[in-house]
Amino acid sequence: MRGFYIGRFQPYHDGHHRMVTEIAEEVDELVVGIGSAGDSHTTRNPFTAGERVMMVTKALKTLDIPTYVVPIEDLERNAVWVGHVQSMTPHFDVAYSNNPLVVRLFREAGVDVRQSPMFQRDVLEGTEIRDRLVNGGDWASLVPDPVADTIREVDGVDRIRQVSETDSNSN
Ligand SMILES: Nc1ncnc2c1ncn2[C@@H]1O[C@H](COP(=O)(O)OP(=O)(O)OP(=O)(O)O)[C@@H](O)[C@H]1O
Ligand SMILES: NC(=O)c1ccc[n+]([C@@H]2O[C@H](COP(=O)(O)O)[C@@H](O)[C@H]2O)c1
Repeated sequence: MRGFYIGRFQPYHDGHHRMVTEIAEEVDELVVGIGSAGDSHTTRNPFTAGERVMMVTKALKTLDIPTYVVPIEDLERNAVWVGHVQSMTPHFDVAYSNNPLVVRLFREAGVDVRQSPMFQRDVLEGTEIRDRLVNGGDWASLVPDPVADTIREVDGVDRIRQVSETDSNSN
């Protein structure tokens, strides 16, 4: 059985990783979709699809099942989004998400969906981690080590601080 898990992963953090680790116990293969692939260089979406592919691919190395990391751009029309996703990914049998819109769209399209509990949501949230990146808090302890390495490699701290100064969408 092949599973599918999508997120913006801005950045991929320990909450995502805990969810992925649990999914890996239920499926034989996992496809991870990098959502909003066309967005980058804003406070809410600082990292490019390519940078997020690096973060996720390196973090998934600890799993012992085959994984595929696929960037997926947004579409204007929610009603055809599931078909768009399916056209970009290997076939999957079950989708995992805690995003209510994503859950609804997959279920309406007849795809089996599973949800998971939120882990330490007070800190394991992209918005909180981006806030710490901008304001100099401890962000690195909330992401897998290869993600912290990637953020440093692409000069991500400087980037998010710079875009946050000019970006009207402030989180
Ligand atoms: N701490 C967590 N535990 C379990 N699932 C999570 C956690 N954080 C996010 N998720 C789920 O992972 C998927 C991808 O989430 P996403 O990339 O939007 O992260 P986020 O932390 O919610 O970020 P943001 O604050 O930028 O919206 C969604 O289904 C989301 O509900
Ligand atoms: N119409 C669309 O393009 C559409 C619909 C639903 C979800 N999505 C994307 O799926 C991803 C869902 O991830 P999150 O759970 O991280 O929000 C996001 O990138 C979101 O933009 C896109």
